[in-house]
Amino acid sequence: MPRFAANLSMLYTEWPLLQRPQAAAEDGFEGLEIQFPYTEPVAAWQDALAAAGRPLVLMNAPVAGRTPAEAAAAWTAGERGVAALPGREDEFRAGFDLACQYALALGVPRLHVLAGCLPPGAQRSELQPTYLANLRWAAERLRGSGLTLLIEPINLRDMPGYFLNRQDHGHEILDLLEAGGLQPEADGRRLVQVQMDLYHAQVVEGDISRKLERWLGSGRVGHLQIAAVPDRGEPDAGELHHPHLFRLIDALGWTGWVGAEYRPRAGTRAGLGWRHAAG
Ligand SMILES: O=C(O)[C@@H](O)C(=O)CO
Ligand SMILES: [Mg+2]
Repeated sequence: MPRFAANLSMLYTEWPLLQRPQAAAEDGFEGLEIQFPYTEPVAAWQDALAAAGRPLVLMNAPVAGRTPAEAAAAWTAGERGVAALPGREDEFRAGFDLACQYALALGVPRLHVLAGCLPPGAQRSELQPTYLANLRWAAERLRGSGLTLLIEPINLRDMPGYFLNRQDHGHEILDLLEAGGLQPEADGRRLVQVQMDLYHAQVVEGDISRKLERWLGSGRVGHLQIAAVPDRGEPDAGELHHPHLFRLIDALGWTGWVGAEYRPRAGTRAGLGWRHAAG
């Protein structure tokens, strides 16, 4: 069975944020992930993670803002990332450095950077140079740190206007970064990878088994995430048959994490039957 990481922004919302690591550990999750840790100081997270004894394997860089307070407020204010937004490069860099401080202090190896949404009337092709330049800057910033930067294709139903929607566009971005001179680490580890959220991938493109076969072997996927489609509830209903996908992920030799990033339909613990069935 894959190793599952509980997403602390969507699961365990019945608990205060800093108590969620312990709750997830009690339920047998081997790892944790979070979208935005910035409402709490680093030291409080260090204590909460140490008490739970589980690694935080993924977090997001701020979607906007330069300080923890601005980063904490940005999502609710409607921000969805600035990496592809011309004119916000300084803010991108400040937010990214803040994310690195958290990640390094908390031992988080993966940082997801959100691209942002197209301003009215803008075309993707107009934003792509900014996106590539910001990713290149951020990747070089990470060199030698052990951190990996992730980009995630996200569906347009949940995030209208979002810049990056398709898996092949994500991999094309990686091609362009490499063609532009971005080198891997000396040990061959890539500095930028794709976060493949099977929920978004099903909403946008479908054919998930073939997509997994195509992309997992590429060495360019840094993290997987799951949820039911279409309701983004527990992975035990809807269009995707997760027992099949878990077997396939194992058969393809995936040793990374699978993030449980869904909205529990009737309470986190009440909805963990899929997790117990998965072993
Ligand atoms: O799929 C998602 O929504 C997340 O992985 C994320 O980081 C942005 O909200
Ligand atoms: Mg996701």
